Amino acid sequence: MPKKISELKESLRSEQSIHTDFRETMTYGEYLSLDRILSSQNRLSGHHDEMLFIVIHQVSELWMKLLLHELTAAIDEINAGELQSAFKKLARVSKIQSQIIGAWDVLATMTPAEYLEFRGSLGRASGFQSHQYRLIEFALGYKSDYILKIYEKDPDIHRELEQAYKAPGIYDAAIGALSRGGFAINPDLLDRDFTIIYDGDPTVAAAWEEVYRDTERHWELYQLAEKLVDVEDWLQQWRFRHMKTVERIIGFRQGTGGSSGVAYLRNVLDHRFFPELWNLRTTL
Ligand code: HEM
Ligand SMILES: N[C@@H](CC(=O)c1ccccc1NC=O)C(=O)O
Repeated sequence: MPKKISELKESLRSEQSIHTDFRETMTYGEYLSLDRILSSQNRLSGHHDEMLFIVIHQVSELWMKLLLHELTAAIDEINAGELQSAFKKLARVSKIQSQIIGAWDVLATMTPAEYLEFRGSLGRASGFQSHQYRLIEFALGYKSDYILKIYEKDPDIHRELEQAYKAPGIYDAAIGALSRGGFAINPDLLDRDFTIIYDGDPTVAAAWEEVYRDTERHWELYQLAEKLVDVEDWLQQWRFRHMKTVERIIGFRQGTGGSSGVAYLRNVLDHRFFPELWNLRTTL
């Protein structure tokens, strides 16, 4: 039976008062769930430096969580034509990227001997399995199909990754913005299979060149392009620092995830997210 308005109002009032009471007594630690965060550094080896190793990964994953929050919102805003709000979010993304990169300086204080003392405890676990890192790559348009297989046994993560795998990335959104801005963009690009890695199109190259030649006329698209270059530049710097730190700590050993190690990481550096924005540096 439907409730009377007076009953509904009463239950709402008591609910609100529960919330008000909670807010009055809530502590710093409760608000931030510090009990859970600060009891999650479970060293398997008990080695002193394993604490460093765990904390560096955890802070990196937390930054990645915020980065994804900002990046996915920026993609929605580009699609909605709200470029100024997207710029603010993308500027924050780059600041976050510089923080994640700063973590390498702390990790590099660990010597090869120290790492090798507890590396065995890590088993076959590897950063290769970081699903948030893959969500970032997907949002930036780098879709590698073998990634989804890793998560076949974890339906929630698999679903989230599959959605991001099929969705247009930030460069697709930018190509849409070029088209809405009056540039003659190949229509096949606007409604394509977004699981296929974008590898360049002459109509997009011509549009960006025009944007960079007459920046005053295309000021917003020019700013969008430079924000994208910032994000790619920082991501490549992260990849580079990762590769060099790995070489510094484990040399050319194979990775725990089964890859060749440094050679694999060096190879990934060759991939470009926004090819035309880099090519025009030469052709302009
Ligand atoms: C001592 C420190 C580290 C070493 C020796 C190391 C080593 C490696 C190696 C060898 C790989 C290749 C995959 C494999 O075979 O395992 C890899 C991949 C990866 N690592 Fe690390 N790593 C370290 C720290 C980190 C940190 C701090 C992060 C931050 C979250 C991280 C994130 C990743 C990611 C995302 C990949 C996948 C890269 C890709 O496929 O492009 N790693 N790591
Ligand atoms: N792939 C690394 C192991 C490793 O770095 C790792 C292991 C468990 C959890 C996160 C890790 N970090 C990045 O790959 C290695 O081969 O030593």
